[in-house]
Amino acid sequence: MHAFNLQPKTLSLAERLADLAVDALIDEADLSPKPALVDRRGNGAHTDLHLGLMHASALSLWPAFKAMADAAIAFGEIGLPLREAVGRIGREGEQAMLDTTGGVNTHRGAIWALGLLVTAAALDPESTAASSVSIRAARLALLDDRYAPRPLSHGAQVAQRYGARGAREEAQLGFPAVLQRALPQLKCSRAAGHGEQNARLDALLAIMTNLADTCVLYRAGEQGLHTMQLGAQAVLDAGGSASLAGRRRLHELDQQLIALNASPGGAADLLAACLFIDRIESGDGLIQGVF
Ligand SMILES: CC(C)(COP(=O)(O)OP(=O)(O)OC[C@H]1O[C@@H](n2cnc3c(N)ncnc32)[C@H](O[C@H]2O[C@H](COP(=O)(O)OP(=O)(O)OP(=O)(O)O)[C@@H](O)[C@H]2O)[C@@H]1O)[C@@H](O)C(=O)NCCC(=O)NCCS
Ligand SMILES: Nc1ncnc2[nH]cnc12
Repeated sequence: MHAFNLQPKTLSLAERLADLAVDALIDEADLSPKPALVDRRGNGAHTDLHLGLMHASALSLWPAFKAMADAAIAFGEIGLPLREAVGRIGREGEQAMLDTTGGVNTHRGAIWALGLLVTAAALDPESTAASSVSIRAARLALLDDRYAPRPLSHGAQVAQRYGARGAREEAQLGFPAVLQRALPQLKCSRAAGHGEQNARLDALLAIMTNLADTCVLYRAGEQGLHTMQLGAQAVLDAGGSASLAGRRRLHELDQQLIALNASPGGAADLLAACLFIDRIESGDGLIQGVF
């Protein structure tokens, strides 16, 4: 008799996608040093978040991601029935997150972005190019979920105040921050031999150079957003996070954003989306599903 079953377990496509989505969230949380975000060093600009909570939140979302992938397989096509099923599962996922964190919003934007991408990947697991998956996700995001509540969220408030394009529009446009900025930067920094952690930090910075992060806007207004965008560009211009000059700029940016209480939570979610797409695009076991 064995204490553990050491036979390789064959995972379903939906289980594999849920694993990859949760892995992406945990990799994002662990990546350090991220400016003003929760990481292995500390809580950044947050008083109500810490790394253990981010991990627990990520793990609580596994059933929702699996259910979204299962829904995609069951419906088999992009349309209102799938959009509304995924919306319902997303809201249940948000509730599971809030139950786990004691009411703290850790991953609302990530549920949205990764949920759409998991669904899009499950719809056609043989078509995993970043552009194909993001277009399918965008087509889903463009459909109007009749059952979605329309609360005056932080994102909705800053959209009114500053005319900012938030998480919904980012998805409806096919995740330009990921496809046009993060993925190219990730590949470029890897190709330059900067190391995986620095390449991921550079990808996050590339997102921050341009994103209208509604989390930053809500907490620190336009001054916070400009500080984030210009500071991230300065790190990349100085040679990125693998260089000494870039690291100094990154440290300055961290201090400036914390002083402004500006947390780039939306950029962090999009880095997780980038890591997820990077994995499925590289064919990381999506079809065979064995680990
Ligand atoms: C369509 C929704 C995304 C709702 O969007 P909306 O803008 O109305 O709602 P928000 O509640 O503001 O959530 C959007 C979150 O998305 C992240 N984000 C911000 N800017 C961008 C951007 N430009 N592009 C992409 N993503 C972006 C961000 O998430 C992170 O920040 C969270 C913390 O933010 P906040 O709540 O403001 O918290 P704090 O400032 O810390 O609050 P206090 O401490 O001050 O109180 C953190 O969780 C990160 O995840 C935005 O918060 C979508 O959510 C929706 O409609 N959901 C319904 C269910 C559904 O249909 N799901 C579909 C399933 S796929
Ligand atoms: N690492 C992080 N820190 C703070 N907010 C976040 N939202 C998503 N990831 C985050």
